[in-house]
Amino acid sequence: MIMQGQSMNSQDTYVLCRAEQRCWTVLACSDVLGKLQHGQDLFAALELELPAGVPGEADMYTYALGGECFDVVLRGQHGELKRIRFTPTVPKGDTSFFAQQGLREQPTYLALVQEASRGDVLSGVTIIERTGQHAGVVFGDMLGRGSFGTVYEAQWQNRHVAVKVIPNVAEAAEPIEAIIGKELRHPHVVETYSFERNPNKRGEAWILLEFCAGGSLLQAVRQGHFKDVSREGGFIIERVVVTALQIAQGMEYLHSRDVLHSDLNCSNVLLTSEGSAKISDFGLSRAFCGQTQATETFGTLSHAPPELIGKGKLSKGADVYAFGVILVELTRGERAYQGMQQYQIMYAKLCTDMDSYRLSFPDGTHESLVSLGRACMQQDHKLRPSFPEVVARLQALKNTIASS
Ligand SMILES: Nc1ncnc2c1ncn2[C@@H]1O[C@H](COP(=O)(O)OP(=O)(O)OP(=O)(O)O)[C@@H](O)[C@H]1O
Repeated sequence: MIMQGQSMNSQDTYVLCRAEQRCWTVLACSDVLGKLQHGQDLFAALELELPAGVPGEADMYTYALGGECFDVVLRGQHGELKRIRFTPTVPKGDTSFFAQQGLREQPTYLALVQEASRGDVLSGVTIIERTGQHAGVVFGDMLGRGSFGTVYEAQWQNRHVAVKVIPNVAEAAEPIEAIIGKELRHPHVVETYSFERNPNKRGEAWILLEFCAGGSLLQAVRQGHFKDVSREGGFIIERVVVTALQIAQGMEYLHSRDVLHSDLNCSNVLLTSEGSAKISDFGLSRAFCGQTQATETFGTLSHAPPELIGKGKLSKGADVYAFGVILVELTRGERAYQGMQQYQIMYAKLCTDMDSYRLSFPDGTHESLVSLGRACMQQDHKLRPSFPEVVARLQALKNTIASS
């Protein structure tokens, strides 16, 4: 157990660290590389900053091995013990990595680690926060990885938040900050609380978001949330219309604030614990393309309209098209163009005379929903409805269903 006043060199030093979704137990610490035993599955370099008065030397090193390097804060029964720069990706048995990383000296302390079960508490040292001191963010479990980074559950200012950790934000920072600066708030849009740069890791940025406990709409679709199990190929129209209306209302708001989503699809719609839909990741893919103009290089192919694929043209109509694809996915209970190759999807979108390739609704779908979906997915973007029109049509359909 690490306690204040105890040397870090002892062989019975135990610390539980949590890195992403894994737990790591430090089995032993050693002050020289030669003492390492390489029988363990994993080991990591630790650099320890010893508390004042503790015998031994401690220097502060800054290095990243394998790209992933972060600080952890150890807390014992008597409060914070120390901060550790933790590097979980040292190659097994390879002691040349320090030189390869351009380090002038070897770290003072090394530790053997092996995976432990989540929640293990060893010798009264519970712990761990991942780089958690900056901006008062206390990191929890990893929720998943997306195209732009890794998302963690976290606590921030007494709020339950999600933190999107972007390893290399580069030029995307400016457009992201511009969107955040608009202070967008709507019941069907995920609120962005803050944008922070990690002072301990160059280029890394964190986007602090409202936490949505219900997972993504894609997960709900795959889990059959909209399916009517009593009918082959059937779906629950009330659920589809309610969710579609919420998405359309969120999009109406974003467009009214001149924010294009550019990558609207079911994985970018999140659900609250009550199942209410919230739009997420708006403007992000565009920010990462470093574009103020339209470009064909972002978005999700299945949800991209023909003019974006063909001419790289982006507009509010492109988001409306993506919404039409979502309507198909909600009613069919699966991803659009499931099982098709990218070139087949492009062909289906660009060939106006190939009706058999078109996305279609299940037989028996309410005519108003079919006509709305088709209108949204018109080839000519100028003929597509705007989101205020989509909202009005869905509201009317909702009322019709409720009264029938
Ligand atoms: N605000 C949030 N609240 C709760 N979970 C979230 C939040 N934002 C993202 N997640 C979850 O974190 C994971 C990664 O999300 P992320 O947005 O980075 O990628 P994605 O949308 O799944 O994929 P892509 O970035 O390719 O569109 C997903 O499982 C997502 O549901």
